[in-house]
Amino acid sequence: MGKSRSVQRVYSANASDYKLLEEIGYGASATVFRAIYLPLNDVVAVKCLDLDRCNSNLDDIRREAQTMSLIDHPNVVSAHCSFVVGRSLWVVMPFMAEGSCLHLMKIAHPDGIDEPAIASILKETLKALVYLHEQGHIHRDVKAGNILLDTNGAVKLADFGVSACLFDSGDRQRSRNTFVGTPCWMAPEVLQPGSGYNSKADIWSFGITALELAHGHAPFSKYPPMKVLLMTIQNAPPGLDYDRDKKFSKSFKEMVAMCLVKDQTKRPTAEKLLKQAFFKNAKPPELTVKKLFADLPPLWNRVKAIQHKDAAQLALKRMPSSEEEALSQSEYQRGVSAWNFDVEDLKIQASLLQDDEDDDVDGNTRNSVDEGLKSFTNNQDPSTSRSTLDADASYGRQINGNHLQKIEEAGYGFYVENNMSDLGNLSKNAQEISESSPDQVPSTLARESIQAKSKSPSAKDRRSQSGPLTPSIVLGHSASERGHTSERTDVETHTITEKPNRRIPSFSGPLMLPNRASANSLSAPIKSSGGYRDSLDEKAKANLVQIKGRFSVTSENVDLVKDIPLCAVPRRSSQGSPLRKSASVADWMINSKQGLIPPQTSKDSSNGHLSVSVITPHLQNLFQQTAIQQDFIMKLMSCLELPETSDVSQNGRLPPLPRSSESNGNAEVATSERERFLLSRISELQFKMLNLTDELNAERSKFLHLQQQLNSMPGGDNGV
Ligand SMILES: Nc1ncnc2c1ncn2[C@@H]1O[C@H](COP(=O)(O)OP(=O)(O)OP(=O)(O)O)[C@@H](O)[C@H]1O
Repeated sequence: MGKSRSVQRVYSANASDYKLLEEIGYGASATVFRAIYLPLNDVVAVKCLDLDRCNSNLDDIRREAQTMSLIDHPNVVSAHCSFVVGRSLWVVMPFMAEGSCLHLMKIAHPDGIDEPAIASILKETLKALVYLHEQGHIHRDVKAGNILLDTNGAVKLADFGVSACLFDSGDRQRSRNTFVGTPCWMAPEVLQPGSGYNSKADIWSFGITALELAHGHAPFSKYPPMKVLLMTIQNAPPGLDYDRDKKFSKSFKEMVAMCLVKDQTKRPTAEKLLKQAFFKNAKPPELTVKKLFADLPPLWNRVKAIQHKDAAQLALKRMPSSEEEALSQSEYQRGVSAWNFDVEDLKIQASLLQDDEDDDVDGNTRNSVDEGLKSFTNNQDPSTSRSTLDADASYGRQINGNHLQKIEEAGYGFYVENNMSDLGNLSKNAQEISESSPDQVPSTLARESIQAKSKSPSAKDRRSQSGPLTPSIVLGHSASERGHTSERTDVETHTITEKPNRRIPSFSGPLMLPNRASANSLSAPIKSSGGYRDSLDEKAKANLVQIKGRFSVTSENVDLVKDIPLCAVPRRSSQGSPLRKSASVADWMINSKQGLIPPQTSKDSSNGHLSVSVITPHLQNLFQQTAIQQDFIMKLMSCLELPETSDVSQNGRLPPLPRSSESNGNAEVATSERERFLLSRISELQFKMLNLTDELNAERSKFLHLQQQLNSMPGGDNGV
């Protein structure tokens, strides 16, 4: 394979015939150099593939190289020749002086290139695909990085055959769960193990490449490979947006939409696609493409500049996760296409990913990604339980991220404030619950606990505060207090502002503190820890001395009691409780019986005199008591509804109940006799009560009379 089939030129397989010059590109397994073929003084490109980094044996490589040498199309970069040098394979190719479309965009068109140039480039590329598919080949790596441009405006599809030959054929790839190709451009059927793919996979990649040229980057390019994989499988296909991509024609949008259909059978063939209006109207590339690289430095200098930029970006990101991301991005920028995916690994990793980026460039929202991830991981086998576990166990962590809205919408968005240590423990418990029950959604308690943790007032934890009710709403925190919250707070506030009619959260549950509608509503939340803080009247809380059910007593109440003359205070509880109780007759009766009298009364009585001013209220109360008793007796009487006659002939004995053996007639007689006896007893009692009432009235009269005498006595207030 030392000689190419080139019509006019023959290239040797001798490495010493080639002088390698500048590096003009690099990929996953190869570095490409501008070179001089010394015998002909011809500028060529030499791609040096590291066989140790390749996934195939030398026989496969040779076979594919032979196939590649048969490729002959103006839009396909063919190989002049290829040969092995040590542990490398050198592939000699025509030099494409303007490099790849990817490099061009990175250097001069970061936001994409204009539609006429796109149309020209894509049309030439599509011609290459038509040819390759006709030949029975699948390119498998269509992307901007593999579309090369020459100074005259020529467009060629590169990287066919060489990289493909270095990997197993499709069936063998799938059997090993290993894929070839950059995930951003890979068709869903290629990414899904078990589903076959064909040349239509190139059509999908072609559609992605169209978006890449239009925007300057491929859809999902900012995501790590594993996430791209899942997004490609689960999300709606990306496309040109009719609003956002106003500058592009309808025919362009339609062409992209035709390519990016998930069902490969519904995608057009390359040949059919080429007949679309978008390509019919495309101009020759020399008219549209050349201006793209006018005034740009030589290719090797551009490549060097890109390399420096990539290195600087990597250096800037020092955190491990950032490094991974930067590496991923860098790999993308370099146009690396040889990803080796372990699908099971990817599923697990993807399930751990947090979606903290904004909506992607294709209008696929984060939520849809979440849904995709969720359904994907939930449908999986052995890794499923672990993924689910992580998802559940990270429920609390989700609060820190953008799953907040989900939590809020799930009705768990509430805001309580409580003792930090308590909440910390509860949160820990919640985590334990979550981890101990990987297959279950965390219990309400766990969720609530986690939610509660988010209310921890520490600066660190405030990041995780969330929910439709912020302190400003529930607890009336000041704006300055809200300022303690970090970045999440702004989002929350914004959310709240946006959704003023958000569903009212449930306040049930063990950690639900009531909003402070009433100072009397403090029963449940009071904790010995005293962690209760809010913006309510602090004085009222400071005065809080006792909680009785729904009632609270504060020292202010006590003060009020003190203000009342002690003579008006009935008594204090034996426990010294300041609970107020209305004056009762019973109190006075007890006091009277026990001889308990107010202190000053006792003091006065020690002199052997009873002041009129002291005894008068006492007597008045006795009068009231008597009146109440009278009322009571009268009510009893009215309830009795006494019969006209009463039979007391039984001398107080209750007539015997009839025996069961007696006839019914006798039993009825006996029952009526018993009733009559009872009625007579009632009458008796009634009579006695009347007598007692009379006696009471007589007593009352005596008291009144005595009172009058006391009042009429000269110097009556000196005592009786
Ligand atoms: N004939 C060529 N003329 C000019 N530049 C070239 C040529 N061939 C390749 N390049 C440049 O080198 C880069 C890497 O080449 P290539 O894509 O073939 O390597 P690779 O290892 O197969 O990478 P990947 O597999 O990621 O595509 C290309 O993106 C392109 O910029």
